[in-house]
Amino acid sequence: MPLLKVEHLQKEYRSRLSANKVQALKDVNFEVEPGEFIAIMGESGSGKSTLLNCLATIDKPSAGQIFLNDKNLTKLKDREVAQYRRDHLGFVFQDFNLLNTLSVADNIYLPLVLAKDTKGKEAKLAPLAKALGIEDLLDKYPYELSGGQQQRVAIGRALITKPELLLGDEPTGALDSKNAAEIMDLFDQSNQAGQTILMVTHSSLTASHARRVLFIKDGTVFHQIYRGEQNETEFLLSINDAMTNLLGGLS
Ligand SMILES: Nc1ncnc2c1ncn2[C@@H]1O[C@H](COP(=O)(O)OP(=O)(O)OP(=O)(O)O)[C@@H](O)[C@H]1O
Repeated sequence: MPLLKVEHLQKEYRSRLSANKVQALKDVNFEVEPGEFIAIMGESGSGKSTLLNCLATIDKPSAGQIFLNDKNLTKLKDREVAQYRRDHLGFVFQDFNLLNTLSVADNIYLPLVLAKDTKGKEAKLAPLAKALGIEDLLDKYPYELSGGQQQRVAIGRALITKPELLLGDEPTGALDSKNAAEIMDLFDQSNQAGQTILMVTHSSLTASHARRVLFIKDGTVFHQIYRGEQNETEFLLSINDAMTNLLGGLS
């Protein structure tokens, strides 16, 4: 059974000041199996963030359905949405979104605090901090850390609740190539440990870590490629070829 099922998803934005409508998502359909690692690519304005925000229950689709483990996210009541998001989804954003007034450990504990589930939090943090290589940073504050370190903390915060789905919006977008590579290694490790991941990225190098790439154009998924037996370098070339042929060049 798929973990995530997106059916005929549409999102229309209406401008308040004019009669203009933007059909950001037209008819998006795809499924994600448990344990998959998927990258979503497409030109600027193609609808990637809109899709991610709908999956994240931050934005409400205009039509269509999203099922996570057979729960229809588009039918959640307003008061259920925040709790559902907290309990089932993890997020990693381009700009880390850490709270500078909280220590690294407290930033990571935040989803547990919000869920009133702090019992045994130290035992949850310890293996995660070790895997992320941030054991020595737990008492520091985000503003004392480098970008790559901050993103590690953000990944810790996203994973502490063991979410069914990890959503990334340009998770390497603010990082130099060395830090980006290290962050993608962590995504790889986490995926190998069973975590399902869906991330939006402009970078074909970042996308080459995924097992499948969905290409979106004009608000619809119009092509996908699987990594199969290719190594990362071979898959990178396949992604670049697909972008050149399908999107009219690299974005
Ligand atoms: N809140 C909004 N109100 C009106 N139009 C919007 C809104 N958000 C997005 N759009 C429009 O919807 C379309 C898709 O935008 P979206 O941000 O999803 O694209 P994207 O692929 O993520 O782009 P980028 O790579 O530049 O982030 C664009 O035409 C955009 O202008």
